[in-house]
Parts: sequence; C-alpha cells; structure tokens
Amino acid sequence: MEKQPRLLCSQLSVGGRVCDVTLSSSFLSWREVVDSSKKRTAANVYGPLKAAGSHCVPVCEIIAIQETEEDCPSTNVGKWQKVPQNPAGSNQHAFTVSYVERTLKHRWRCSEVTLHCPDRKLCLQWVQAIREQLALLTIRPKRLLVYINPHGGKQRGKRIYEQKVAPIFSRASITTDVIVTERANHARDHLKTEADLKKYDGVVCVGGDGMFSEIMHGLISRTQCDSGVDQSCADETLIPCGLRIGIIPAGSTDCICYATVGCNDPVTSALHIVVGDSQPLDVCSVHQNNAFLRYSVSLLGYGFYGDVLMDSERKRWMGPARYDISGVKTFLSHRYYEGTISFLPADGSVGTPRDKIQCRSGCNICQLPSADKAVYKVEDKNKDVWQVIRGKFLAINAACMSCACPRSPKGLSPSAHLADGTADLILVRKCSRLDFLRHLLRHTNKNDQFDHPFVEVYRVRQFRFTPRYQETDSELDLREAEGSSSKHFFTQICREHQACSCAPTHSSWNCDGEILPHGAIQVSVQGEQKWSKNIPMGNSSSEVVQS
Ligand SMILES: CCCCCCCCCCCCC/C=C/[C@@H](O)[C@H](COP(=O)(O)O)NC(C)=O
Ligand SMILES: Nc1ncnc2c1ncn2[C@@H]1O[C@H](COP(=O)(O)OP(=O)(O)O)[C@@H](O)[C@H]1O
Ligand SMILES: [Ca+2]
Repeated sequence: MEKQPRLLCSQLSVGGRVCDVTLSSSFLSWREVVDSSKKRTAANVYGPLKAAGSHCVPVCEIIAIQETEEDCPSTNVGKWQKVPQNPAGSNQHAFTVSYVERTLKHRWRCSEVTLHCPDRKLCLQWVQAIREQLALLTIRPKRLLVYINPHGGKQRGKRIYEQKVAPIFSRASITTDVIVTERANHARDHLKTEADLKKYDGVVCVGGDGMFSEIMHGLISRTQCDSGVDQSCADETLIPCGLRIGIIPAGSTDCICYATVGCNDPVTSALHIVVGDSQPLDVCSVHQNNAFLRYSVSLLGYGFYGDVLMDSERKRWMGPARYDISGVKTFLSHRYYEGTISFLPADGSVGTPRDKIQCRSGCNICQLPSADKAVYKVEDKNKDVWQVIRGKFLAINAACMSCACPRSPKGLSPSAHLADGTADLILVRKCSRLDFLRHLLRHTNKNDQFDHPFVEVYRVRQFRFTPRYQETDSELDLREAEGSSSKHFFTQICREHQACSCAPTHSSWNCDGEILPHGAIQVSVQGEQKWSKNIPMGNSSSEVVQS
C-alpha cells in the first residue's frame, strides 16, 4: 500500500474528526489526525488496515461515489442528515463513498462513509478522482439481464430482488432488464431464441440450482447455435459463452451459490456481481448413446439423491422443507440399485478427493495452465485406463464441485475443485440403514464421510453408469462368465431386498436439482480448453481465497 503513488491526499473531516485521506490507484484510506500531544498507540501507528481511527478500502471494492447534498434530506435514508462540524468551520461540501465491508462467514455488506471537504472545488476533485479510478475497472458489469423465478425456494425471489438487490445495482449505476418468469423453461427459451445478448455484460439468475441450470442451458445452446456447433455430438468442442452468470440465491438448496461464494446471502452475491468477481466452473456433459441429455455443474446423483428429488417434486408446495420430508422417506425406504460404473481416473496433479485441500477462488490447482496439466497426463500411466466397478449401491454421486450448502456446509465432496476439469465420483455401496445414517450425518459435521468401508470415492474425468436392467446381453454374458448365473443373481436380490417383487428397481438422476429419467448415462467433464473457463459466475469471491 505504501508503495502505491498517491493520486490525491487531503485533510478532510469524517464523522466530525479530521483525517488524512489518501487515494492511490489501489486504495482509498483515511486516518484520524492524532494530536501530537496525545500518546501514540501501536494500533494507530502500525495497526492493521482497520485499526482504530485508520481505514483502508480497496478501490476495487468501492461500490459507488456520490456528492452529498448538505442540509437537505439524504437520498438514501429519507431523513435530514446532521452535518458534523469540521475544524475549518466549513461543512458545506461532502461526498459519500459506498464500499464492501466483509463480515462473518463470508458475508459482505455495503457500508458508507461521508467525507466533508473545506470547499466545493476540493470536493469535486475528490469525486472526479475516485470516479476515474472506478472507470478503469472494466471487469465490472454495466448492463445486466435478470431472470427471477418467483416460485423458487420460499417463493421470495421477487421480493429478495426488489428489496435487497435492485437498490445495490442502482447505486452502482448498473442498468437492468428484469424478466419474472411465467413458467418453467421460460428463461431458457428466452435466452435460446429471443434475448438480444449483445446488449448485456451478464445474466443474473434469481432462484435456486434448477433455475441456474435453466439459464446455463439457455446460454450454452444459444452460443452453440449461433456458432453452428452440434451440441448433441459428444466429441464436439463447445464454443465458450461470452456472458457471465450471476446467482442471487432464492432457491431451496442454493448449492451452486453457496459452494462458489461461501454463503447463500443475496446482498453478498449482489456485491460480488457489482465488483465484477468471477469464478470459472467445471461443467459435465451428460449423454446417452451419443444423444445429448444435459449439462451439470454441481451434483449428478443416482439412487438416494435421485429418489429424494423425485419424491420432493410432488411436495413443491412445502418449499425447501420438502427435501427434509423426502430425505427421511427415501432414507427409510432404503432402496439399493445394481449396476456397472466405469470411469477414467483423473491424473494425480489435480489432488485427490481426500486430500483436505479446499478449493477457493484463485485455487492453485484450478489455475494450473492446461500445458502443465498435459505434462502430468503424459507421465500418468493409468490415464487412459478405464476402471470398472459393479455392485449394489444406495447412492452414486458425481460432484463437479463441493456441493456445499446450508444443510451440509462442507458439502458432498469437501475437496472437490470448482474448475479443475474433474468430478468426484462417490459410490455408497449397499449397507445397513444405521451405517448409511452414520454416513449421511457426517455431511453435517467435521467427520470424514468417506471413511467407511462401504464408501469409495474417485476423482474422474469421465464416467459411465449402466443400471443392471439396462445392461446388454454381452455385458450380462461377461457377468455370467465371472461366475454368477443370472438365475442365482435374481434369487439373491429377492433374498436381500425384502420389498422386492422381482421387478428391477429403477432410480433416476438428480442433475443439479432437475430430474433426468434416463438410467444409463455417459458423463464427461469438459476441460477448460472447451468452455468451463468461460462461464464465470458473477458472484464468486476473492474472499473465498482465504481458506
Ligand atoms: C438424516 C440426516 C441427513 C443429512 C444429510 C445432509 C446431506 C446434504 C447434502 C446435500 C447436497 C445437496 C447437493 C445439491 C443439490 C441441489 O442441486 C438440488 C437442487 O437444489 P435447488 O432446490 O434447485 O436449490 N437439491 C437437492 C436436495 O437435491
Ligand atoms: N415461473 C415459473 N413457474 C414454475 N416453475 C418455474 C418458473 N420459473 C422457473 N421454474 C422452474 O422451477 C424449478 C425450480 O426452480 P429453482 O429456482 O431452482 O427453485 P428450488 O430451489 O426451490 O427448486 C426449475 O426447474 C425452474 O425451471
Ligand atoms: Ca471439479
């Protein structure tokens, strides 16, 4: 900070106290002028950024600056503002700076400071100097297209946007076009075919994971369509999307927001959007026999999470509590599913799901250049060897990111990375209800949920799943050749599964909170050379860097 050349330096009055105020290209700081007759404490001389009497705000976290009208009602609070006396006896000219204040648990708030100047000329000079610095921050969005799902979560999307987010956007001089959706897939279809995307710097999603998924699908389809790329072809390289997506959490789980920002707070997300933060994300493409099905950025879950979602959709009217009711019901039903999973392991350079390294914005592994990753890949002898696992599973989960959410603050896979080109594949084999409960409860405390003999976790680049009932004759022959006759096999299921009426049990996939009824799927994490680097989220955080 000391090394930054000073752009402006004056003695101004803040809250009735005279301060040395300094603007550099990186910081705005103010420090109370200490009377030399008073004893100097270590705190006010060498203190941290916000020692008593000393404040420092990074320019990139200034939301707005405006000249303050003195002796007239404040535009923000609608009350008459008290003008503090400054020693020069002149208190007519002031400006107010709104800036990000970091509070507990990754939350951000918008704070304000009013600085009083001895004359109007100096006041205008300060306003202009700060505005010039803000104008250099070209990553900040100026025009946003906002989609609100009025029925997400507790149905508060519209209110959350109007009361908490719109005032922040307006203070930051961001213009918006707002669309309140009228039906499912309204936002997706609008983005796909109608929206004039050239007009915007980003898209904002007010809703949950399902709504985010809708918007992401709309943007990707539109970009591929405009570029003549066939999305249905599994080997086709996708064209990067030029627009960022910001998320204002107003859904039931809000895992994509929570895992990228560290909390599900609309004001925090709005402020991240304003300052232009972005976070690249891995995106999985899901196909069935070369036909494109969907993309996923958070959870792909078959068995337990697929069944919870399927059951909860019928209870939408309950709001977020539907997941608790369906969770208990699904847990008690204790269904297991038989099938084959094959996967292509990721190379070791991207860590392991149990290495306890938490991915944060600016994470080293996610920033590894693709060229370096390639070197590791060449050295890794197992890189193209598919591994095959057959068995009976209560849950098969693939997490492209941690999937942290208020219900599970560390997430389904606490060490999964946001943008490393891999997903963590978690296999929970058939076990007793008590064991499964122990495993589930570990998602809510500090214990390792993978430290069970019936749980396996792999970091993968691709995987395939085929439920037992969809396996081809040749796959079944292979199974028989391995020693289990199919007759014996079915007898075994009947013995082990009390509710069984000999009909094979089917689940569906939970794909970022949307039901995917297909059982057999092929999944590939799109490498950053494709487009994960280019769908930044407007609300990820630099704060997340601090682990
Ligand atoms: C008996 C004790 C059980 C405690 C279990 C805690 C585990 C919680 C782990 C939750 C991981 C959720 C991953 C996120 C999924 C979202 O995409 C999806 C959809 O979210 P949305 O409703 O659109 O915000 N939500 C669910 C529950 O499937
Ligand atoms: N106006 C609307 N009416 C009904 N459904 C909608 C509307 N807008 C979006 N949806 C759909 O609602 C579903 C859930 O949305 P989401 O915002 O994720 O809420 P939640 O987190 O409660 O599931 C998504 O599948 C989305 O496509
Ligand atoms: Ca990942």
